Amino acid sequence: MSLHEGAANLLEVRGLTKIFGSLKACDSIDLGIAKGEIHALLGENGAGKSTLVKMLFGSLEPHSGEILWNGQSVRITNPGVAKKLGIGMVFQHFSLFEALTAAENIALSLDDGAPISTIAAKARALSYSYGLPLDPEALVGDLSVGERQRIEIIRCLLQTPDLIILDEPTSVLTPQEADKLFETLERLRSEGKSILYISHRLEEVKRMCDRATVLRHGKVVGHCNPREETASSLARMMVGSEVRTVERPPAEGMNKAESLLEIVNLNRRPATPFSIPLKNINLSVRAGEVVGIAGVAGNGQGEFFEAVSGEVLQQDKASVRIRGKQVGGLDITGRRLLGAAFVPEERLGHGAAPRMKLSENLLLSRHATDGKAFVGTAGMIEGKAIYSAAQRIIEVMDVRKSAPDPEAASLSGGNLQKFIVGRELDRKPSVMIVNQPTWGVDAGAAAHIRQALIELARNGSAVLVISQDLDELFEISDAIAVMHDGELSQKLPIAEATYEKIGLLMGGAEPGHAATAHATETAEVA
Ligand SMILES: Nc1ncnc2c1ncn2[C@@H]1O[C@H](COP(=O)(O)OP(=O)(O)OP(=O)(O)O)[C@@H](O)[C@H]1O
Repeated sequence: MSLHEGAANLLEVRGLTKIFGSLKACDSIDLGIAKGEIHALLGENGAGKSTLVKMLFGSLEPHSGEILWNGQSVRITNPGVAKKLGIGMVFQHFSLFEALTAAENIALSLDDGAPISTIAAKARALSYSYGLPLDPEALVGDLSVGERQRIEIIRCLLQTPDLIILDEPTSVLTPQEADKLFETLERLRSEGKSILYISHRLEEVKRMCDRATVLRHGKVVGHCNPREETASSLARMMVGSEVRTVERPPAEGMNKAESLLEIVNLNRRPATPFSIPLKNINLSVRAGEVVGIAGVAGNGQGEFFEAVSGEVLQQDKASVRIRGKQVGGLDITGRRLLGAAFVPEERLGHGAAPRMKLSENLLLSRHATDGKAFVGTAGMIEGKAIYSAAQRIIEVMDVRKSAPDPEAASLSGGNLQKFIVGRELDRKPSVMIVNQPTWGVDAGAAAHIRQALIELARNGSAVLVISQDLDELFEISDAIAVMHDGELSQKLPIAEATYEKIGLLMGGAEPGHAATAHATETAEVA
């Protein structure tokens, strides 16, 4: 018997059910969370994890079932009730106002009338004491997703909850930030707090969690002690079958292939006091090649994506070249028309319009480039053609959903990401630039997306992947460059890259130092 099996449950759930249309997103779920445990909630994309925790936080009302808090039956009709009971939540999709500062956002949810300066001071002190430093005066709109998540975590901790629900907290954090978060969670556990932890990163579940409950298609399919499992046995439990491994076939003759994406002396002044200037960036991505960009969040990756995608134009037209054409002055549509495709970091609002159907989202992003495929002879939009293109993407990417053509916002996070990546892959772009391709995506679906990116490259496209997930970059890249403080290192062929070397560059080491570290490491191995 594990330590927590006999302990009193802080929260207990009996037969909890939620139905959307004809879909039972949660189907008679039983779950117990003991005091002072970190309990993992596992399941593939669309398994029902977010739906379950939204019912626990009062953002969704169950159709049936019961929730017990400290042994008492409770009705959690809204988040205010949850907070009063002592349930705090860190959401997967951010719920912060971009035009407000971190402190103002926190003040809004605390709702205790304290002056903003007091709240800012408290937030700063708490963030430093838990090793997740934040600047309360910073405008949220200027922060990276990793930094925004830190605000969400601190906002939750300021409410001193007994149960903290974290929905994929590390998917946007760097390894170092994630380590800090783990220390924070261990400290909270030692203070007697309970944590319900949703993550697709099975290694961290093994490292952190005392127990796990596994959901599949809305039902509980198993409980386990993650420490006694392997990452692949956990993945098998979630998916119900073996998870495929990603294969990166050798890129034949790539060194002689044409450079389809070139960045030449790219500079960008900071648009706001909080954004990072880009300093003389040079990079080329050849046909057939996958290049990864590693880096700690907030080192200019967002500014770089904006400049390369055309969300922000460059005065120096020659600083971005797609298939040999100088495109610095072209907007995103102009660059798409040359065969480029872009997947931004934020999927809701930026990658997809939340309240539009998947087929409408497809039309929105592709009308300029593929308009002819969707417009009939009389100039009318061909609903059927758009619908069937959306269905093709849904099928290829195995997007799980509750209706044939649902609104983007109703998809689970990972399923929406699969749709957005699939929508761009479907155009067979000659240049593909993706920022965080598998953020919040389960192990099986992440392997699917990564394999698709490699295949796109091997079929002759240039693929550039910006990611905070080093394992991902090592799995798919032919070369990795590191972004630090707005500067990009030279790209290292994957055969020469090591975690240590990349880690040092991410921390700001001079390339010479990283090379020395590599030489020392090689010597030690020899
Ligand atoms: N508001 C909604 N309307 C209709 N269907 C919904 C709604 N919210 C969720 N669903 C559906 O319920 C199912 C479960 O979704 P949920 O977000 O709970 O999955 P998840 O396990 O959290 O997935 P992920 O790991 O991708 O976040 C999915 O098929 C989803 O499309």
